[in-house]
Amino acid sequence: MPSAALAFKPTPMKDVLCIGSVLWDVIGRASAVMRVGSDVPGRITRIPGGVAMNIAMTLRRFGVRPVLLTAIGRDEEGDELITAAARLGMETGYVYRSEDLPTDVYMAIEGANGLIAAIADAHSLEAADAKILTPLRDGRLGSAAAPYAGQIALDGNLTEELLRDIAQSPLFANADLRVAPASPGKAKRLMPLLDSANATIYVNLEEAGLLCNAMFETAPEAAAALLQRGAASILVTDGGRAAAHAGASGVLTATPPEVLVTRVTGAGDTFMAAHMAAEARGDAPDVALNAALRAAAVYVSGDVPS
Ligand SMILES: Nc1ncnc2c1ncn2[C@@H]1O[C@H](COP(=O)(O)OP(=O)(O)O)[C@@H](O)[C@H]1O
Ligand SMILES: O=c1[nH]cc([C@@H]2O[C@H](COP(=O)(O)O)[C@@H](O)[C@H]2O)c(=O)[nH]1
Repeated sequence: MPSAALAFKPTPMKDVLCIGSVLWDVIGRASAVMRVGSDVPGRITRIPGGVAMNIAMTLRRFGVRPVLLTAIGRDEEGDELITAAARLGMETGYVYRSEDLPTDVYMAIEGANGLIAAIADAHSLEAADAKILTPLRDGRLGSAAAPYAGQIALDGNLTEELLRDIAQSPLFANADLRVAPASPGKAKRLMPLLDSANATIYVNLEEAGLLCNAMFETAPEAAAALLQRGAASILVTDGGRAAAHAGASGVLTATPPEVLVTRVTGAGDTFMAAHMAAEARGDAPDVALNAALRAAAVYVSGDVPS
């Protein structure tokens, strides 16, 4: 088992780099049951989204200043998104602003019967490729000689090739990488990071199964399987059922507190951000796992404003 994960010094929870998708979420919601071809009255909203942005917004609740590394167009939508991110307390000065790429968009339709369909258009992020990482190379946030040494939240919207480069790059060698998949459809993109000694991976039970090409009944079973496949530190959540953290000291399991659930969107991000904050302040693995479960339980029960 890689032992480098043990060598990490907890990073001060000041700045956390958030690398990945920052875009506009356009969400259509209707109270009717919907199916293919439905055309119903409802509400359409546009809010900042993308996995890296969602994690960044959640990290703000834990007293962190997120530093965004992403691609945003030099279009009107992009200017508005930068303004919104700055207003939310994020550092936007390192964002790659592209002259020719449009700002990315995610669009989802939700009916009374749940999510009907969604399309993630993250083509500009994919096209910008390694350009979004320039500040880690040119000395502003780090360089090959002095790589960035703090916590980095990385999302699986980047291309698998770029994620593979990140796994091998000296620019990330000293980072405390915290990785989350972008969607079940993109879960496999995380494969190149699975056995990185300095990566902690956060997945739910379904995503764990996709990474292993297997069906798991429980989070501890999934975490043990991912550990077998070389993961240095892996957290598997399973809604209201037991979550697990597999790492250097084996597989830890803990059960979320029982709460009345009023919302589930964002539960995984809250779990991840709370766990990052707990480990950054030096909590032991069992303490950090329970702190993350408590924070996520409070969130799903609706006691924390979104
Ligand atoms: N029904 C629930 N009761 C208590 N906690 C929950 C419930 N659903 C989710 N949570 C909390 O949120 C965490 C992440 O939820 P999960 O559904 O596994 O993630 P994701 O949102 O990524 O699918 C869980 O480990 C738990 O701490
Ligand atoms: O391929 C992707 N799908 C979804 C997202 C983001 O994930 C959130 C929706 O995910 P969920 O259905 O888990 O709530 C949205 O903010 C959306 O922008 C993304 O970045 N990339």
